[in-house]
Amino acid sequence: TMDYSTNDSKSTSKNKVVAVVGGGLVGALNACYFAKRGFQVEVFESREDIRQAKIVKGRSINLALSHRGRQALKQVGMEDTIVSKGIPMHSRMIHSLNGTQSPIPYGKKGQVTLLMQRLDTPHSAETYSTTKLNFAHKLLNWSTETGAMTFLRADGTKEEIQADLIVGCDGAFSAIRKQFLRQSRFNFSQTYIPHGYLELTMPPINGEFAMKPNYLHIWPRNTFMMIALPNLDKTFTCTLFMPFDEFENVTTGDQVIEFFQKYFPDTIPLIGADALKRDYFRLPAQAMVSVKCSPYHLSDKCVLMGDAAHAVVPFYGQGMNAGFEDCLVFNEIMDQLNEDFSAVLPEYTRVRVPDDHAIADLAMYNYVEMRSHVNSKWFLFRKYVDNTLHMIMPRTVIPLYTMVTFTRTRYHEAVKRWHWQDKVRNDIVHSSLYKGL
Ligand SMILES: Cc1cc2nc3c(=O)[nH]c(=O)nc-3n(C[C@H](O)[C@H](O)[C@H](O)COP(=O)(O)OP(=O)(O)OC[C@H]3O[C@@H](n4cnc5c(N)ncnc54)[C@H](O)[C@@H]3O)c2cc1C
Ligand SMILES: NC(=O)C1=CN([C@@H]2O[C@H](COP(=O)(O)OP(=O)(O)OC[C@H]3O[C@@H](n4cnc5c(N)ncnc54)[C@H](OP(=O)(O)O)[C@@H]3O)[C@@H](O)[C@H]2O)C=CC1
Ligand SMILES: Nc1ccccc1C(=O)C[C@H](N)C(=O)O
Repeated sequence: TMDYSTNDSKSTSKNKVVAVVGGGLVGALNACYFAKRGFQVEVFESREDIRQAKIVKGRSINLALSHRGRQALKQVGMEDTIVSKGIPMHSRMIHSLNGTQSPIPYGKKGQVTLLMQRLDTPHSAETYSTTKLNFAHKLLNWSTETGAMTFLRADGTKEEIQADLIVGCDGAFSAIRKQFLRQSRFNFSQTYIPHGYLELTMPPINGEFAMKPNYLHIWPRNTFMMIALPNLDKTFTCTLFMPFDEFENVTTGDQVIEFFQKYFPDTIPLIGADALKRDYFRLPAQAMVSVKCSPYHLSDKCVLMGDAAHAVVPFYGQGMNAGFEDCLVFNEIMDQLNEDFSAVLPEYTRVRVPDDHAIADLAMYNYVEMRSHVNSKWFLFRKYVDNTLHMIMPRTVIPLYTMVTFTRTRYHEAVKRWHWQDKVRNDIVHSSLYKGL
């Protein structure tokens, strides 16, 4: 047994050990935050070090990074390296059935979301000498009484480890979270939506992007949609989101072509009919889950962050951003409460739960906006009115998308304001219509 914990309440961060379980996006960033504060950090990641791995598994390589994520990276000096490699996206590009394309800007000039590649993140934490990365360490179980964690190593042996604080960043199916389920008054819900997703690649044409690169391309077909996001290698990753029932109706190469002919005809020459027939069946459609829980902490011993605390459906492009903001909010509370875990952890739950639950709901809503509302003239008109009001009264009226993507307005406050603004705007529109009659 390796006992890293100090069991000494007076000890400072200098000799306290924080175990970060999960070396994904959020775990790696968290390791940097704790190391920067002077803690000894041990990261445990179930996968092997991808620098040594022969086959690198993983999906959805491109992720939309927006203001919240950038602010969190900035605090530990990681923003610039990532931003310099990102592709800015300033608008949606709507592809209608007849092939016309119409852009819808996300915000004002200069307000962009950056597309970054899913990083081989854990290594960013290695710049701190106080951080140790333990790859091929899969958490099997841990004890809420003693705090002892049991890890399975690649050679099949087990290792038991203790630390002063356990930070669960082990993703949507968190093993750390399993122990929370047995606690009294722990709330938990998990919902699979009836839609799945499938990824396809659109190659470059003569070494150039096949479509305009600085857009998030959408083919909104009301009950389902396809989107395309640009990659650094000039390919696009196209993602088809659709009910599983519909996926089951397409079982042969010819049916794939027929389906694309009917709904996304402009993409067939760009993806290539042969590639389409082949790649469509490469992987089965993947499920999407939304997980909400509360509280995020267990006494002064353990805290959940990132997807482990709140897996959201991907439609707002905020999952990683919310997880990064978790690290930033935790850090702000550590400043306020002098790193006293017994005060910091409950405060983190109090502050963060309403916001993460709000973005989970907004992410569900944005699917309907992307696949259906963007086809509606009434929606486009309302958006136009909101943008105009925002120009006239920039502080009073702020479009929802702007609050979520380009500010750090707390997610739950953004929702509240959105409902209020909706009402005010509808009142204005209706009374002007009335006056006009
Ligand atoms: C299709 C899709 C598109 C998305 N697009 C976006 C986007 O554009 N923008 C955005 O902000 N978000 C996006 N997201 C969400 C984003 O991927 C997640 O929110 C983000 O990966 C969460 O990071 P995390 O570190 O919490 O979890 P993960 O990235 O899942 O990392 C968890 C880590 O823990 C490790 N682990 C798991 N179990 C154990 C164990 N028992 N022991 C030890 N280690 C373990 C895993 O190997 C993994 O490395 C998207 C998600 C999907 C599915
Ligand atoms: N919100 C969502 O709908 C989704 C979110 N994501 C997020 O993106 C992250 C990265 O994606 P990716 O690299 O593709 O991760 P994976 O889907 O490959 O999952 C990572 C690990 O989670 C475990 N796992 C996967 N599916 C399940 C399941 N249904 N039930 C229990 N455990 C499961 C597996 O552990 P084991 O080795 O023990 O089997 C797997 O190794 C995910 O971890 C998640 O946080 C990913 C997909 C959907
Ligand atoms: N990254 C994503 C992955 C999957 C689905 C959507 C996104 C988005 O970013 C959507 C964007 N926020 C939009 O509203 O147009």
